[in-house]
Amino acid sequence: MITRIAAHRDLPRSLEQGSEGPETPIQVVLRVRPMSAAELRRGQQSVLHCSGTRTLQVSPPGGGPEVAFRFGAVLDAARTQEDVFRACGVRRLGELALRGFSCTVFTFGQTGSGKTYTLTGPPPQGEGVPVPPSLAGIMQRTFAWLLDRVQHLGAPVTLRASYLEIYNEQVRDLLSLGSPRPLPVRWNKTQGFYVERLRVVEFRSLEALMELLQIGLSRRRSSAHTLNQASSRSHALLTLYISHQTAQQMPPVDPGAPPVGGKLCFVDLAGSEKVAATGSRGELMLEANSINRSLLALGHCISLLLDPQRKQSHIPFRDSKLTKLLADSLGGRGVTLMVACVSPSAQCLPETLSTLRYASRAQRVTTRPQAPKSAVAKQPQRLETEMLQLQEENRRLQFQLDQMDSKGKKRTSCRIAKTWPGMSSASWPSRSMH
Ligand SMILES: Nc1ncnc2c1ncn2[C@@H]1O[C@H](COP(=O)(O)OP(=O)(O)OP(=O)(O)O)[C@@H](O)[C@H]1O
Repeated sequence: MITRIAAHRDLPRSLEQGSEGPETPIQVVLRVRPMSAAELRRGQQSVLHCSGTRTLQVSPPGGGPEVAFRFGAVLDAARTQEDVFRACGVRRLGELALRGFSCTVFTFGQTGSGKTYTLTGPPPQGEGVPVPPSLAGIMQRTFAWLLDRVQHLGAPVTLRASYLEIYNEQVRDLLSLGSPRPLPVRWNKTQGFYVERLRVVEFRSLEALMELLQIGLSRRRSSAHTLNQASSRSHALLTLYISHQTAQQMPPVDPGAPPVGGKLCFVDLAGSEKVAATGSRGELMLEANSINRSLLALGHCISLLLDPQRKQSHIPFRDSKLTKLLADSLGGRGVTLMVACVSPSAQCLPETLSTLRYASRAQRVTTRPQAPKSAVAKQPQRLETEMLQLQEENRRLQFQLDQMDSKGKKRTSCRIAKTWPGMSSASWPSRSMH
């Protein structure tokens, strides 16, 4: 059985307390992928063992001392995509985004550790060969949940999406109408850093959103190297913007800036790589250097955020496009979840330890979540708090029911499959826990 992380469970109530929210740590979930066929062929040993639901034990080959790391949740190689989605508590983030908060889910780990698989599932195995719904990633599952949730909200909501990649330190619009041109990153007081002239597309159905995802995935740069046949060569950010039509929205301060309102951003970071291990040469090596540099800048910001002497204004977010665009998620007013991905193989141990240390540091970083001052945020607080508490209670009961009642999973699959045509209820992932 796995536990859901306490991910922001008490946030709604605590966020009601003031104009600026309480300090909230970045939540970290760790996912260990299964051994790959190549690793098994080479007879590589697994050096990672999950102990309980929150601790990962690392046993170095040759009998060195064991090291343990503790995270919000630790998911071993047997966990399904649905287990991961549930354990991450992404629905909770979705609820906060619906209330105007800015929420981010980002994956982190070395190349080939399963970041893209976790967010969007595996690539299709061939032209016209659909990926089984049971392998859909966190993003597709969140999309299905969000569209269903909005449909039952009873209040008109406008949903929009943007999708960009940072490739060799240039921002490219993955949804641009023509061929993508580099876009500038700007800053203003209300929105912080944002990408100017980024195409933001309104969508009204799950199918339309899935199409935008497919367009972006097909345009994102990827290449093959020794450790991954389909390695992402860029950081990709898909953002969902949620605005309540009844609320009096603040117009964007700068023309060309993204809409104001709730946000849910999914960030698939490119993986750190040792070029000696991946065999990258030429263009691949330039890409790898750019990826490593931006991840280093991110790690530097995380380390400085942990220094209590350091004032927020001194964090060098301006050092890379990635840190600019993640500034609010890491040190600002956002609510953030990091999914750290690792390989169990002994050969990857140095990179795995580096990911584990990076993730351990990240979970000590805190933000101060705050919804923008819109009419939504000014609605009568008591009623809204009560409604959220009831919804949370409802979800908790539903979760318990799912575990107790084996029929529950069939019922739920049917409901979700209806919102995602092309997915039969039989093929929709099981919701049972292991
Ligand atoms: N949990 C998993 N179960 C089964 N296969 C997985 C899992 N995680 C990853 N894989 C497989 O491992 C390979 C590498 O995964 P993926 O491309 O997601 O890695 P990545 O961390 O995004 O790499 P990169 O940083 O190079 O883009 C893929 O073939 C993927 O299908």
